[in-house]
Amino acid sequence: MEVFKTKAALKAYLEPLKAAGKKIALVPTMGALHNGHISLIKLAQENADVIVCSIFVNPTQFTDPKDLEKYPRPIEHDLAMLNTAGCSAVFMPNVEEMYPEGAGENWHINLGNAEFLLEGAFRKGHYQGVTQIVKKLFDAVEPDVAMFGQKDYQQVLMIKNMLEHFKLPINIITCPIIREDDGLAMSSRNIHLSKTDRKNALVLSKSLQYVVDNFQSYSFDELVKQAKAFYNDLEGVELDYFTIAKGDTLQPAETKEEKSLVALVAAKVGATRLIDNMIIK
Ligand SMILES: Nc1ncnc2c1ncn2[C@@H]1O[C@H](COP(=O)(O)OP(=O)(O)OP(=O)(O)O)[C@@H](O)[C@H]1O
Ligand SMILES: CC(C)(CO)[C@@H](O)C(=O)[O-]
Ligand code: BAL
Repeated sequence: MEVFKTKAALKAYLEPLKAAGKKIALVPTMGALHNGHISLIKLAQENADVIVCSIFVNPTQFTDPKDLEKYPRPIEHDLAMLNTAGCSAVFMPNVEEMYPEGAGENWHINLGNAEFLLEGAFRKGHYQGVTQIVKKLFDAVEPDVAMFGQKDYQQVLMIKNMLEHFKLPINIITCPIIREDDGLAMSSRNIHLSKTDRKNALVLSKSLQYVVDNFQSYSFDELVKQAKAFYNDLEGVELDYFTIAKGDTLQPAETKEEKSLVALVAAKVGATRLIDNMIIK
């Protein structure tokens, strides 16, 4: 497995592979890898010949400086996991490499109304930062396909809108959420959960599953009310939102006949903010 820290070195590695007609996949991550990330690498291998995984903790998408500061960075462990998974190359630039003009560099694009909902409402400017770095990664790799996890459901929509904005010819593949045996969605931030937090964190997947299982039995308002009640007696758990939304716009769901519906949740469990979602249809 090759490891590159500069765009120039990565480009020199990719050029002959592209010239030989190899299909390139990009798997963007912020590191602290788990089996969710590895599932993206595996799906990438089914869709391309050369797999580039980027590891970069992007400062411009963090709205809480403490969250950025304590983001886990176990780089040796990450490289070992990627090597075992058969990843072709890792791109792990530093901040100066990605933001030569500094992280305050100008960036603003129209991502549509969904930018300001849910995660965008709780982490203002988050999706400008995400699309800013993903565009830079796309420019550095110029992949044929790029893999993203459904766990960050809204992120996938925003990236597709960014692609449309720049008319980039990249195929976005959304990968299913990989969960622990008890249902908790794998996440790099799970490492911060105390033993009690870890137990309490199950409320996210349990409340989502409840909505999926009982979708036909109650109105949306009633379902959301019942799902929110799961959080009532849990000390140390604070719900940011629980919603049933239209899958394409993230506007609140109106009718059960909608072609795509998704339940999404975000909650602070102890000091750790977690997100999760389940597609209803
Ligand atoms: N459990 C999972 N299953 C599938 N894909 C996942 C999972 N967790 C993360 N991903 C995807 O991996 C990519 C990189 O995510 P990232 O490095 O932010 O990891 P993360 O676990 O989501 O971390 P955190 O949620 O703590 O920021 C994203 O496209 C994300 O959606
Ligand atoms: C896509 C991403 C790597 C951009 O920093 C990040 O938001 C993530 O890990 O989901
Ligand atoms: N996986 C989403 C990256 C973030 O939380 O900033």
